[in-house]
Amino acid sequence: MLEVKNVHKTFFAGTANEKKALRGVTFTLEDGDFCTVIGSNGAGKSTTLNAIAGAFPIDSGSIVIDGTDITKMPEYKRAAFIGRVFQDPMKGTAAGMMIEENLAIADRRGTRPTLRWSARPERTEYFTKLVASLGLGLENRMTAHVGLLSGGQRQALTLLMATLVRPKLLLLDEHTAALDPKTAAKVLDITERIVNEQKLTTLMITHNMRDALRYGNRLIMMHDGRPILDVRDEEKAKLTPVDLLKFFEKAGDGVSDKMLLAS
Ligand SMILES: Nc1ncnc2c1ncn2[C@@H]1O[C@H](COP(=O)(O)OP(=O)(O)OP(=O)(O)O)[C@@H](O)[C@H]1O
Repeated sequence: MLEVKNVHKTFFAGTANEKKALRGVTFTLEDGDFCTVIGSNGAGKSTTLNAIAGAFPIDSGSIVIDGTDITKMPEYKRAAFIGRVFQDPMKGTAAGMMIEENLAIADRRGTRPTLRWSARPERTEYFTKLVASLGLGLENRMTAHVGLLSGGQRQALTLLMATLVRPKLLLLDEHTAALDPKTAAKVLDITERIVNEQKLTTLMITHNMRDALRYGNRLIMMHDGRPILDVRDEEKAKLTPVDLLKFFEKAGDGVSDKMLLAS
């Protein structure tokens, strides 16, 4: 489904600030794989997701989705079939617009852009049902401006928007990191439900080792610009936080307090 082959990316090449962020990233996701991505600061996790989303041209390597080589495809075209949720709850939604307006815009993903949003009654009804399924009581606030919602509510809504038109690939870049632990757990459970229901192929970056082990059927650990561990199914299910710590130690990586506390 997703084939990332030998991707290299150096920022500020040839200058004093040169940074080799990706040094030959290779991995494959099967249809419906839910893969958590873990690694220390600067390991290249976000850069990998950004490369897949087309945020910048890569130096070499290739990215193929569903048999189509998208390596040179511009970001806006990839956005038609890649859903993304970022760490910052302010990023995925339009604060000055209503919940139902935000959903109506997301409903148009992949179609010709237009300034009008249609309030087709059957869609509005469907959006209300979807929002109710979040279990956050937002179904009674469909005409409220999104800027009034809490961070957790906004992330849950962003998830709905990213998956309203089923994406071929869902990219989650630490989308619960800015939330308090209880809200983060709730948004992760919502994430798992949406991913399982729609059988979405998903890459989810997390700094939380327990979450990396708990969610999904795949786990990739990155170090110094490339994957150093890639496990699936039973092999993943057998892993413990202690095993992950050993891999970090073997790689010579420091483990942040945040990771240790979460293990
Ligand atoms: N746009 C950019 N311009 C310059 N350097 C960048 C850019 N994006 C990332 N880098 C650098 O590339 C390296 C990898 O960064 P990346 O954000 O992918 O790491 P990460 O594994 O996601 O880390 P973290 O857990 O801290 O978010 C870092 O040294 C970072 O400073």
